[in-house]
Amino acid sequence: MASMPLSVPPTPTKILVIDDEPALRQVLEIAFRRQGIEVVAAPGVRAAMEALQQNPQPFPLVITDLVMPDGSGIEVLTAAKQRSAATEVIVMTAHSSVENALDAMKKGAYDFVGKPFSPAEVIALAQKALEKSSILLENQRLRAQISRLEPAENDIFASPAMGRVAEIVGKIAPTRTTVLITGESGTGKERVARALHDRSDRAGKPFLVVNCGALPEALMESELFGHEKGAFTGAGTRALGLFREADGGTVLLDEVGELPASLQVKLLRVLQERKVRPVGAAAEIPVDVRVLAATNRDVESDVRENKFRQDLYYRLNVIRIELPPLRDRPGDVARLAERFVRRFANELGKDVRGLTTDALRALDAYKFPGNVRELENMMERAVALASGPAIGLGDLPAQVSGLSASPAPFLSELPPEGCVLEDVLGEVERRLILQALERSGGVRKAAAKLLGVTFRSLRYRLAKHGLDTDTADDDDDADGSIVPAQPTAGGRRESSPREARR
Ligand SMILES: Nc1ncnc2c1ncn2[C@@H]1O[C@H](COP(=O)(O)OP(=O)(O)OP(=O)(O)O)[C@@H](O)[C@H]1O
Repeated sequence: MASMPLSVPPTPTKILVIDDEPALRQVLEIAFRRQGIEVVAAPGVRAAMEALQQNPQPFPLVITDLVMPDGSGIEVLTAAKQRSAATEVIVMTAHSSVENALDAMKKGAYDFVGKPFSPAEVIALAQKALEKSSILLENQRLRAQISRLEPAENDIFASPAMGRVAEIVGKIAPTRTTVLITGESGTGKERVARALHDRSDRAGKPFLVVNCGALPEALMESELFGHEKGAFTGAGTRALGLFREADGGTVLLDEVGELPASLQVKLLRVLQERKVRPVGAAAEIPVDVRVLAATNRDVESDVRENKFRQDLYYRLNVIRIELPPLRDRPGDVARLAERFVRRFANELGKDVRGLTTDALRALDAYKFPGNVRELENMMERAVALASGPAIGLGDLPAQVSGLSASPAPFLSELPPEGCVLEDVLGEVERRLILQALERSGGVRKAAAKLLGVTFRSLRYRLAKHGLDTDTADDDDDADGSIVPAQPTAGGRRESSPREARR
């Protein structure tokens, strides 16, 4: 693994001062610089709006005149608060416009100062506003930390293999380091990216995901970097693009291996310079975005075959998180399955509380080519189908349970196209028999009793559904040691799902 820069150098406090009088701007600039506070000075509303948009971090404090030739300080106040609720705004006003100042207070200004004022007065007020802003920021950070304790987050890292992933996530989440997350489809790459974002001080900011292979090259460029009005046919309005929309937050470039070559160069520039150039724009615009990338491709071989730029690969691969496939995460399948069952039971309003041992064993033996996503979908279906308090073998798909595929769907309502009644009833019978066998621990006499049929009748029905055991097993009925057979779709018996699949 590459070395990881774990700390970000502290940046000096930077505030925005807006006034159309150059002398006043200069006085404040000098006074604040003496306090170690950097000032971005703007002569009017338009310049202020640009500064608010383009500064990589939101300003903790904005000091603005109220009445300016090109607009009102209230517009600046609204835009600043929209960018970050932690930005405090002080308005400067002539005595004649105190009413306006009170209006600004109602709209969220921290305080106002009447002109003329002494720089010391403004600085004293600014210090208090900056303190409040830093408390608000700290609150945002704490809220992000609390959200990390939510169970949905914790369960990502249940198995030992994922414990190692958790350790890396914990270490690098608070940094700005670029991370490449690799793993088969459905292993949880996006979830890990989300955890990195949620555990950083960017948590209150956007987390945006783009699938790099989803759009044609020209559209993808504008999707990522934005465009100016009229930059190309159809560009009726200006678009910020993903990087600027996520300003202050995190961008996940999903399927980064699919990014067209021309855009790979542009992405490299974003990573190196932290600037984007929208399509049709003359100048580059600074952005403050943490870049995470994910792929299920073998990027190293793409680099060797010159399909992926080596320099970009190095930039993205500063830290690498490799997610193991679900089949290599012992313990996770059961834990995740139980968790999904509880979740879907809740969502679907069903009284299903867990899985039978047989069902868990079958899940454990299955290879899950679609990883966690496949397990999640499987559990949703199983909960929807389940008629008892636990998910049994019969509720799992045939490829997992080893039981023959259903000849007919389970129906509770007649579909518009009609149905074959015999088949539907047969399916209901098959499921009830499997459940009875499960509940009776495989003892057929007890299962027959549960179903209100004779042993002979049950044996006939087992044979009909291809669920019969060897005749030799019949002798064992009395001591209850028979395990339901696991026939294949063709009715052949297999020893057990685990053996059959390993
Ligand atoms: N540890 C986990 N706990 C709960 N749900 C999970 C976990 N890991 C993944 N999932 C769920 O599995 C599904 C797939 O996860 P995700 O989209 O993160 O995978 P991915 O690797 O990004 O997939 P792809 O490569 O196809 O984009 C999601 O619905 C996600 O919520």
